Order: sequence, then C-alpha cells, then structure tokens
Amino acid sequence: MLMKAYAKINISLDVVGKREDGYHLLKMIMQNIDLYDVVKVEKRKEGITIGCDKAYVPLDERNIAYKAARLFLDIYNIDGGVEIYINKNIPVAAGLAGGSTDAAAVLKCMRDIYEVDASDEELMALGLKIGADVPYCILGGTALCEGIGEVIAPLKSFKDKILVLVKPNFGVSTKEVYKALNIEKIYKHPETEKLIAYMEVNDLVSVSRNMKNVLENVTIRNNTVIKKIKTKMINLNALGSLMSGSGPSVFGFFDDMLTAQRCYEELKKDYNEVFITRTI
Ligand SMILES: C[C@](O)(CO)[C@H](O)COP(=O)(O)OP(=O)(O)OC[C@H]1O[C@@H](n2ccc(N)nc2=O)[C@H](O)[C@@H]1O
Ligand SMILES: Nc1ncnc2c1ncn2[C@@H]1O[C@H](COP(=O)(O)OP(=O)(O)OP(=O)(O)O)[C@@H](O)[C@H]1O
Repeated sequence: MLMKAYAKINISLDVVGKREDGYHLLKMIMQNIDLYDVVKVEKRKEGITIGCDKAYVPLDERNIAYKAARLFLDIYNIDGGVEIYINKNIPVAAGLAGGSTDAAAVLKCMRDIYEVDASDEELMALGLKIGADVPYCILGGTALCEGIGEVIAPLKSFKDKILVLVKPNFGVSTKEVYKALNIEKIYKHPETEKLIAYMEVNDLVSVSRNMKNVLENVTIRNNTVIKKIKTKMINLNALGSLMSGSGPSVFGFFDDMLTAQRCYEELKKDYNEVFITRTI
C-alpha cells in the first residue's frame, strides 16, 4: 500500500505553559502543504524492515516509522510484520514534521492492511505515544492544536495558498529549542483567534502580516541565517514570512505564482533546499 505523507507548516505557534514532565503546552495553527514523502507499507510474515532513498535517514529502530510499526503490532497483538519503504522528499530535522508524518502514514496503512477496526481518534492516541506531532499528522489539513499538540480542532480549509519554503543547510533539535525557551521572557504572543478569523475569510494578506512563532527567536539566536532568509523573502515581495515549528525551515506566502517564482529563483542561488508549493 502506498500513501502520501504530507509536511506541515505552523502558521502560528504559541507556548502557553509547561507540564510537570517538561513538555510545553501549546496553541498552534497547523497546515499541511503539498510537499510529501511517499510511504510504502507491505505485509510480511514477521519483523519490521525499513528502506529509504536518502542515506542520512536511520533505517533501524531509531526511525520513527519503525517505532510506529512496532507499537501497532504490539497494541493490536498482531502476529505478523511489515516492510516499509520511504521516498524522502521532506527535509529532515526541519520543523516540517517529516518523521511524524511518516509515522502517521505507517499507522494508517497498517490499519488498512491488517484490517484493524480502529477509529482516527484511537490511532491519534497511539500516535501520541510516538511523538507530539503525530496525532495532527494523522488528521492533517488545517487545524488548531493545543495541549502538547494532541488536542486538535479542525479549522476551515486554508488551501491553495502559494508559498516558498527554504530549509537552510543545517538541522535543529526540537528538544534543544524547547529547552532554551524561557516562557517568562516571551516578548510577544501570537493573536491566534484573530489569525483564525482572517483564515476563515481567506484573508491571506492579514494572515501573513500577523503570523507568529514564539520559538523563532530561540532558533534565530544561534542561526542568524533564518533572519536573513526572512528579510530576503520580504524584499522579494512575500506577504509575510515565518519559521516553521522549531525550525530552521522558513516559509513565505505569495499573492501570485510569478512573484513566488522570482523569489524561488533568487533563494535557489544561495540554498540547496528551496521549494515552491501550496497549502492543501
Ligand atoms: C515544534 C513542533 O513541531 C510544533 O508542531 C512540535 O511541538 C514538536 O513535536 P515533535 O517533534 O513530535 O515532538 P516530540 O518528538 O514529542 O518531542 C521532542 C522534544 O520536544 C519537546 N517538546 C515537544 C512537544 C511539546 N509540546 N513540548 C516539548 O517540550 C520535548 O522536550 C521532547 O523531548
Ligand atoms: N522517518 C523519518 N524521517 C526523517 N527523520 C527521521 C525519521 N525517523 C527518525 N528520524 C530522525 O528524527 C530526527 C528529526 O527529524 P524530523 O524530520 O522528524 O524533524 P522535524 O521535521 O523537525 O520534526 P518536528 O517538526 O515534528 O519537530 C532526525 O534526527 C532524523 O534522523
């Protein structure tokens, strides 16, 4: 079975508290984009094997898709295995939920191929054991995510918005970014309700001007290139530009394809991983 596993961007990301176990309480607007890995899952008599077309992705139990398969087999008491192959197009350690979306696709494929009668909610609860972004990746689309990411309310679709996405030539550790955040020192929080209202009336200009991610300043502190990309995008007529998740990927929204194309061409001169895509 083949499945597209879509990347996400954060149109906003707010941290509103901290749990006793150190996990942060969030309020964020998540949005799928038309950039995806292709995940192939096939039934096997026993064992879990992972293959991938990119050498830098781990192929053993460190792969989050492996963890998803292991958990699924254990929880549903399945006497069998799977062979997984990932065509990796989503940049890694990028703030785009690349691993989480693969894990979500594996859970959904295994539900089908092993004919397990599990609801999306049940799969989301299972996904949460693997990572905080996995429940959203199971549902996808446009959504407000709270809790540590697992309390999900679907929002009106915000599809077909053009964006340019740049992944600078380094990755960041989500764990380290959250560790370096001082909640008391968050200077400006996103106005999430206002953003949702703009999204509901498809007002891309106002959404772009008000996007905010409180992790941005943390990641920028050690990686000034993020600021540089944001400025360049704005100078190339992006309506607004923001870092996604814990970074370091940066995206900018555009009114039209021609302007986006121009920005894409310029950024391509300096960065290897540049994409022109749409929200879906
Ligand atoms: C930055 C985001 O991508 C925004 O969607 C997510 O919050 C991160 O989700 P994720 O990568 O699936 O996170 P996990 O794999 O569960 O956790 C990685 C690390 O990030 C930190 N973490 C994650 C989620 C959260 N709500 N609070 C946290 O403090 C924890 O230290 C954890 O050890
Ligand atoms: N299937 C997978 N795809 C990509 N990376 C994976 C996968 N499984 C494990 N990893 C490892 O997970 C780490 C984080 O990669 P990932 O691409 O998921 O980060 P991310 O996009 O920043 O995630 P998030 O936005 O959820 O924080 C990397 O160090 C990578 O080696």
